[in-house]
Amino acid sequence: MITVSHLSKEFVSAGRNVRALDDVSLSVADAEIHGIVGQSGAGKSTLVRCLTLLETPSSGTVTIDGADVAGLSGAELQNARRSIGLVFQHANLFDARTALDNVAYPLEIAGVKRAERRARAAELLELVGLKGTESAYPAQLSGGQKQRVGIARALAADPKVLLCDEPTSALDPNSTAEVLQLIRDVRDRLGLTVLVITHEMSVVKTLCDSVSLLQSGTIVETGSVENVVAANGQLTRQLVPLPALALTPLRAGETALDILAVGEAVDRPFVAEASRIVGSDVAVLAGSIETLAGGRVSRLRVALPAGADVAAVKSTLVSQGAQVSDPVVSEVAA
Ligand SMILES: Nc1ncnc2c1ncn2[C@@H]1O[C@H](COP(=O)(O)OP(=O)(O)OP(=O)(O)O)[C@@H](O)[C@H]1O
Repeated sequence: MITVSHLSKEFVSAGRNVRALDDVSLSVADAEIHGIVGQSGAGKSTLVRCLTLLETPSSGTVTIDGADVAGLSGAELQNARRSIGLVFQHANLFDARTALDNVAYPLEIAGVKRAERRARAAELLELVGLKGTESAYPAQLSGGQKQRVGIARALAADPKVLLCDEPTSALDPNSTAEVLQLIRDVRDRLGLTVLVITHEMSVVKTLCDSVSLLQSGTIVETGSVENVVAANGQLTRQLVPLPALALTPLRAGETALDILAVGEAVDRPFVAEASRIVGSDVAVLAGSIETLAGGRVSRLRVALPAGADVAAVKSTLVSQGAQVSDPVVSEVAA
């Protein structure tokens, strides 16, 4: 449904070329919810602007619902824009319009008759769980309710794709949970394809089917949430973080190992097994267990005592379904 192919975008800034996107390729299937995560400056906004046709790519193509949108102009461009519903960090509602009139606004612009657009807007408010607030003004609504109105408005023109740019960054935890649930419901009911730009891993955990990590304009990890977690890369560490506690420092000669297990492997007694191999107790320094994409994932950091046969521990645990890696230096320092 959304296909980005070899997309690059270069800016010239102060006489210098800045490659904001560098050969980005991405495919999001129908009715899938895909998250794009990345640090500030990674290129997320530039990608959104290319997808919403506000920016012309330097090279590459963006295909939405089978149509290559890059070369469109005039009425075709307007139609393509209408096929993308946009949800932003702040709902940006018109303060002087009621909730109903805010939702009806895109239909007004599209020339839909008053009675018809009001009926459609009322339907959409009901869809987002706001029946009864038709005549409320934004100032009378909570942050979460305003975002729901924003989502209803994004759905007014019957888009095929919903593009959400940091949709919950300005919300409290309860409203965040409600809005994420709503985006899922809307996808389930309307079959929309959803792209979510976020810096919050909790959004990926609760909302996304698949995810890409954007770094310096390049996608460095991508796939279903299940697969990227099992790949034991940067996203795994961000999605299954070790608790933010001061890790017990290693004693002289000890070796730290990270043990990742996904699915049924979570139930295996890796620490007991490691203790058996080294012939003495293995200390757990930190650990966490998460449910992600419907399956369990565990991550343990253990300390093997001085003199332990580290290679034997690693290969045995791997043969029992764990992935074993050396701790990432930046995490150890943290
Ligand atoms: N119009 C522009 N002119 C010059 N450079 C730009 C322009 N827009 C973006 N850039 C540069 O492109 C890179 C990617 O920026 P972008 O805003 O897409 O990142 P981002 O991931 O959205 O960051 P943030 O989360 O802070 O918004 C940055 O180095 C930025 O300085």
